[in-house]
Amino acid sequence: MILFDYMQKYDYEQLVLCQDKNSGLKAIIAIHDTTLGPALGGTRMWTYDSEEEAIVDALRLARGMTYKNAAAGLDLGGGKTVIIGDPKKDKSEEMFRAFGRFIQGLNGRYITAEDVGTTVEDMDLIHRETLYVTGISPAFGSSGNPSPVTAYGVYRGMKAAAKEAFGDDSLKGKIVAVQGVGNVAYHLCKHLHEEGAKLIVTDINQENMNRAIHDFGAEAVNPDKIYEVDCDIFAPCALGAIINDETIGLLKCKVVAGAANNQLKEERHGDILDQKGIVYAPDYVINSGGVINVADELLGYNRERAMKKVEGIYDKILKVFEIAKRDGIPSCKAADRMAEERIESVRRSRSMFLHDQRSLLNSR
Ligand SMILES: NC(=O)c1ccc[n+]([C@@H]2O[C@H](COP(=O)([O-])OP(=O)(O)OC[C@H]3O[C@@H](n4cnc5c(N)ncnc54)[C@H](O)[C@@H]3O)[C@@H](O)[C@H]2O)c1
Ligand SMILES: CC(C)C[C@H](N)C(=O)O
Repeated sequence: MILFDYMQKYDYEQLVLCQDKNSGLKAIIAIHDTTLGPALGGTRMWTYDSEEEAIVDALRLARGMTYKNAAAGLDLGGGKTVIIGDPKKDKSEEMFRAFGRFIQGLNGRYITAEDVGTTVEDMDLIHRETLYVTGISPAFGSSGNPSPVTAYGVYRGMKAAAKEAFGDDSLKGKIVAVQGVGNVAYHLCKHLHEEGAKLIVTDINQENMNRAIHDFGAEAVNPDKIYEVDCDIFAPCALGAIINDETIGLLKCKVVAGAANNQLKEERHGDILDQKGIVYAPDYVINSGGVINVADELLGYNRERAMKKVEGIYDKILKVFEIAKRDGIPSCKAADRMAEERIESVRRSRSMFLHDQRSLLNSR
């Protein structure tokens, strides 16, 4: 892989490799775009097959955060970290503290939070070394685990997508097929169950699946069968790239709306969903509740204010559909347009001269 070519292609600002022999830390911080503000994005801990795979993941996820934060209306750019390692075996206090010091060294250009494989406890360790971390414990007056809030945002966005597909946003009696019932989807299922939706779930983790069956009377299917079940709404809440050439022809749903990042394997799969008449709620818009919540910490966390913004995901999703209709494009492209237009307009408005510390006027 030719790194600078790839970075130029998608206009990345910075890629940082962090190594600490003492703790075994191997982290990659990718900063995509800071036009709107400091890059905020979570830290993923995962056992990658190769260093290249880890770097590509960090870069891809960082760019996704630029779009997510822009679409969410936050004054934040996009970045992400991946730590190479097994979250079940390789974590230690010294590893997260070393990582915290690397973040501090970036002097606020990057702010972290939770992602797959990291927890509130890990963020608290990072916090011992840097202020540039969010999603830390409520004991510090912070927002804690973002997953329940992400779930609420997905629920709101799913209702908006239902309105678009069925003319009514009620989920009562709707059959929702949920792929992966982990941290986010458990709470999503709770909202859906309370509204009277019928749940079909799958997970490779039997314990998580049993919890959904027991708590919400969900029906269970094998992981490879979830795409083809008869349902109104398919909610991908596990992995990325699950809308692909193999799965897209199997879908019987009218709506795809779920928490997973990077659901479309390639952009063209968004076009195909559109051609098939399936309403797609773009992943980074519908799952932005977590980042909206942690970002509120930067203002001095206020749960009520954060939840109000998360509720607004309903209108954001409707706005995406409106742009899609206005411009005759699929919803995934409409979401990109909405995010890109915001970044560009802020870039333009910031071109006005402001006297800062490095201004020539300082020598007067
Ligand atoms: N946690 C958040 O606040 C947040 C915010 C935005 C986006 N997301 C995204 O949402 C998704 C879920 O996040 P989470 O925090 O709930 O993660 P999680 O690890 O708690 O849950 C994922 C679940 O999916 C299951 N799973 C994995 N592979 C599967 C497969 N092949 N088939 C069926 N199930 C499978 C896992 O066993 C697990 O139960 C991820 O893609 C994440 O990036 C999460
Ligand atoms: C900042 C985090 C809460 C972000 C979350 N992991 C996401 O992908 O949106």
